Amino acid sequence: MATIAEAFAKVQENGDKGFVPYIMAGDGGLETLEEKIKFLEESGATAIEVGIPFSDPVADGPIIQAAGIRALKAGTTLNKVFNTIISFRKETSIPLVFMTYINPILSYGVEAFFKSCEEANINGLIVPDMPMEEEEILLNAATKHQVELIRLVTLTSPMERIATIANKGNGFLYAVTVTGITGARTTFQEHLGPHLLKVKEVSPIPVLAGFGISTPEHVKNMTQYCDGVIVGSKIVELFDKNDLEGIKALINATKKVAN
Ligand SMILES: O=P(O)(O)OC[C@@H](O)[C@@H](O)c1c[nH]c2ccccc12
Repeated sequence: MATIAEAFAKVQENGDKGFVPYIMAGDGGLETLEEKIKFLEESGATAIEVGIPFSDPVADGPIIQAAGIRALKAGTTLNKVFNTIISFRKETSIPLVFMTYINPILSYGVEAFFKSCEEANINGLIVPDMPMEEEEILLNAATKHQVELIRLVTLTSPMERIATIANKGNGFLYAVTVTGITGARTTFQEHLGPHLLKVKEVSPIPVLAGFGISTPEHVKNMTQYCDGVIVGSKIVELFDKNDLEGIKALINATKKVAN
């Protein structure tokens, strides 16, 4: 199974950019998780961000929130997500990154959570409501069970803080491209390109842009300034409509040969 660093090294070797799709675990029923992950791996994704449904998802936009509600209604629990992934994980090699709020981790138990992550070969973790100053709660157990903490930086973070966060050096750096919640946008701020280049300058790890990216053109524009993209709402929507070609077109926009 590849680590996040190995997956990005391969992307760079090929002259491509990284593509990290977000999916909501349990949307469409947990029995669809295996085929979604295998499809994304075969289609050339670099890593997959797997969302854990939660009742109070403060940073999620409407599409991801709706997916979370569908997943919860289908009876998805963190424990079932772990068991489902463990059942097929050996047939895949793509890195998996969990995206969850801090509450589900605390109620599962921090040590138990990371132990289960190790059993399921979860490579990384994004906790959007966890400020850098508080992450000590997770850090020891994460390190012990080889789960990399993926950190977010925003457009409004001072560059000094971005540098500090980037130099904690785990997996990749998630550069949020808009102010506000997740979800498709039609335009981005003009200074986004230069901002991403500055973030790249201070970051020893790959910088991925995420939030609002929803077309192959967005992907191509954005990857001029960074090492890859994260696409959430659009992927959730395309899976919901079973538009697999649409998903492939987004991923292909990060490939050198297709451009
Ligand atoms: O949906 P978008 O705009 O493509 O953005 C990615 C995002 O959905 C995904 O990374 C994510 C889902 N929930 C989050 C909460 C916080 C930060 C990031 C996320």
